[in-house]
Amino acid sequence: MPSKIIMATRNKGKVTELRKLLEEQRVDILTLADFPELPEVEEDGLTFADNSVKKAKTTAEATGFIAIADDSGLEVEYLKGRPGVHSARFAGEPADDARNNEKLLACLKGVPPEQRKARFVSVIAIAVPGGETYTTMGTCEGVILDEPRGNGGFGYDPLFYVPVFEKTFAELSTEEKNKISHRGEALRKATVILRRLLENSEV
Ligand SMILES: O=c1[nH]c(=O)c2ncn([C@@H]3O[C@H](COP(=O)(O)OP(=O)(O)OP(=O)(O)O)[C@@H](O)[C@H]3O)c2[nH]1
Ligand SMILES: [Mg+2]
Repeated sequence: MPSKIIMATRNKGKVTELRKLLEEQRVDILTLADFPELPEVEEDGLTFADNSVKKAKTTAEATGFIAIADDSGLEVEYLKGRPGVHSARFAGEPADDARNNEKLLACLKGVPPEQRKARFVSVIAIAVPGGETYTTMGTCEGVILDEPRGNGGFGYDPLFYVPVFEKTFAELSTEEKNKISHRGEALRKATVILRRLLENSEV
């Protein structure tokens, strides 16, 4: 049984969620924080899948480990799917959650609740060094509030309200968020593939 895989991300919020989801797999998990010398991958794809595959493949080839990447974002109906693949840098460079949330609220100022529907999307890519790349997807439906609620999570979590739970993502624990989130859904599907790869790999 191989011992190590790498998460191709620099986002600490994602690392916390992904580690929790992979807790039961008997595998050591490295992240890009363990490889500070690796350059940033430019996320210039038009889709979540393009970017996710690029991050996973680049990291697998650079490190020699099976790599898992997540590319994700928020699609707001009223904004015709924006910020979408540009969610991390919605308010410009450098990426900043607080400024992104302020911009989102400004874009939706005065828009009534029934027109504030949104969904999170996550595409997970698993890349085998010198081999195949696999992708899975997850989504989660919600509504954008007109002010933040809760202190957990990251990104737009305090504004993303899930009606069935009557809570924002930022009011849920990591376990609760993982049960219903876009990333949880995508990674549960990816885990089936990962287990098979790990059983057949020497890495
Ligand atoms: O409130 C949120 N709860 C979530 O669960 C969530 N998932 C994604 N996002 C947003 O979408 C961007 C992804 O962009 P992204 O996939 O390029 O990730 P990133 O640049 O942060 O890290 P990396 O994995 O690329 O290193 C993030 O920065 C966030 O703004 C989320 N916001
Ligand atoms: Mg990114």
